[in-house]
Amino acid sequence: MSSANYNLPNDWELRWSRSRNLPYFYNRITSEARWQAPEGVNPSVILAFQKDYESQHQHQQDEQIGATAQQSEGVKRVRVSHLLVKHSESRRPSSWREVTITRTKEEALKRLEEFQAKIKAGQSTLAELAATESDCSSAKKSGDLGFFERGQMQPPFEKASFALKIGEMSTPVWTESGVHLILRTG
Ligand SMILES: O=C(N[C@H](Cc1nc2ccccc2[nH]1)C(=O)O)c1cc2ccccc2s1
Repeated sequence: MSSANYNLPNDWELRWSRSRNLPYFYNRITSEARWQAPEGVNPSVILAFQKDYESQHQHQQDEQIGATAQQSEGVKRVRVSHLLVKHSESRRPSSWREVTITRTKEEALKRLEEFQAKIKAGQSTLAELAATESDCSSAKKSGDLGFFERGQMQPPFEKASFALKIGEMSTPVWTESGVHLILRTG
């Protein structure tokens, strides 16, 4: 942003300090920077420069405020894929894989931890394993549940999902349906 039209003495110009969000004077020859106006300069130019700068950058400030607000009010919805292993005490101890699921909770966790180890070792992806091993009907979509907001999924599943960063996988999460591995994808 040129400060040419503030008729400053020869080598001085006005610049904007992003760190302090304030205008300052810069001498092109000596590279000196100072907050206060050089001798003979009317301090009112500072206000004129600040007004011009802010009106030219209002859209940037609006965007910045918008972005900050979005972060501060938190994530509204997330997208995850998951791999579910049911057990005999699951809310619905049946799935597309097995008409009647008889494994115990301990056996379900052991099975899920074997999948977790494969994923962490890079031998398989959660999507690949969910497609063949998950006891949720979302297996048909490689475990993808799509986007959901708070209040739509069982609380432990929601809590774990909203705590994940995109690309991050949970540790085993227990719900009434069984035990899950959750990968946040969006
Ligand atoms: O509740 C479902 N499936 C249940 C098992 C189950 N229980 C869950 C609990 C939390 C998150 C996903 C879950 N899946 C079943 O098949 O017995 C859902 C299947 C699908 C498929 C596509 C998108 C959403 C969903 S939610």
